[in-house]
Amino acid sequence: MAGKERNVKVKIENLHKTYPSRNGEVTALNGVNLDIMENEFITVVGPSGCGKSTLLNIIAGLEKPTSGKVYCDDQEINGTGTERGVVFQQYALFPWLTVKGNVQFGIHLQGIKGEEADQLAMKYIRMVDLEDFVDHYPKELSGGMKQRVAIARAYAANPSVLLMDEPFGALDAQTRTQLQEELLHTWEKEQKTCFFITHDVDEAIILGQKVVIMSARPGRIKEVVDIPIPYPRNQESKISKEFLEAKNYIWSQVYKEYLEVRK
Ligand SMILES: Nc1ncnc2c1ncn2[C@@H]1O[C@H](COP(=O)(O)OP(=O)(O)OP(=O)(O)O)[C@@H](O)[C@H]1O
Repeated sequence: MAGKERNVKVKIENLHKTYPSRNGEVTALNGVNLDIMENEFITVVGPSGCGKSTLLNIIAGLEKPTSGKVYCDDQEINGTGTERGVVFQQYALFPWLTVKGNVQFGIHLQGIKGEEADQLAMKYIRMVDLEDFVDHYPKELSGGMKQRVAIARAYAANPSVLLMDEPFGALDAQTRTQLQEELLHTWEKEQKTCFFITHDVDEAIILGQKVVIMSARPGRIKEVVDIPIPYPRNQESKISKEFLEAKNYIWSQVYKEYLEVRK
């Protein structure tokens, strides 16, 4: 929890990423350095196209950097790995598996089978409040429920780092608020290192111990802002003095970057 001494979990060193494009090269990341501490919840905001997803995909091992390195537990990242779980905006569930089957998938990958796998799956299904839907298929669920399954599946695979790319971006405001609370409670209970991308400054502040503000393309880290809102946090934390101060400050910084994009 906040204040406890921690080790660096993910180290990002001088990361550059360029993509080929029709008009030459696009520089998506231009010298990104960041230490993500063990069990820390980091949220990332910045204007569209500033390289947030590129950064997450490189940490996930789904993309390779053009130069620079990323380490997880001092090991250089060269590809995907079970210690890093990813949740995307689109739920990416297996349509042929039930809720329980989807959640068990990551448990089976760890070599856990039978009754133990069953009990673990139920623990994570309860965590996201879906115990009445264990035998339902994804097509029978709402968007919010599907995203709950995706989160339960990611947790059940027991990664030590959870990478989330706008996981609530496609949800209505009420479901989004509910899932923020669930994610907060889950993280408070079962801490993991979380790296969470969002366009929503309020969401970044309520979830994050630190908010990383990225600058307009080519992406760099403009500033890392500590969020001193005490735990346990809930929606009422959004009217606290700490929240409102952070919101004014972060929003003004992000807005400057939006203006850069529009120049
Ligand atoms: N596979 C690719 N090929 C070419 N260009 C790419 C590729 N992926 C990303 N880019 C470019 O790299 C830049 C950063 O993209 P990225 O998706 O990382 O930004 P983002 O901050 O996540 O954007 P958004 O907030 O809109 O999702 C953009 O200019 C994008 O067009």
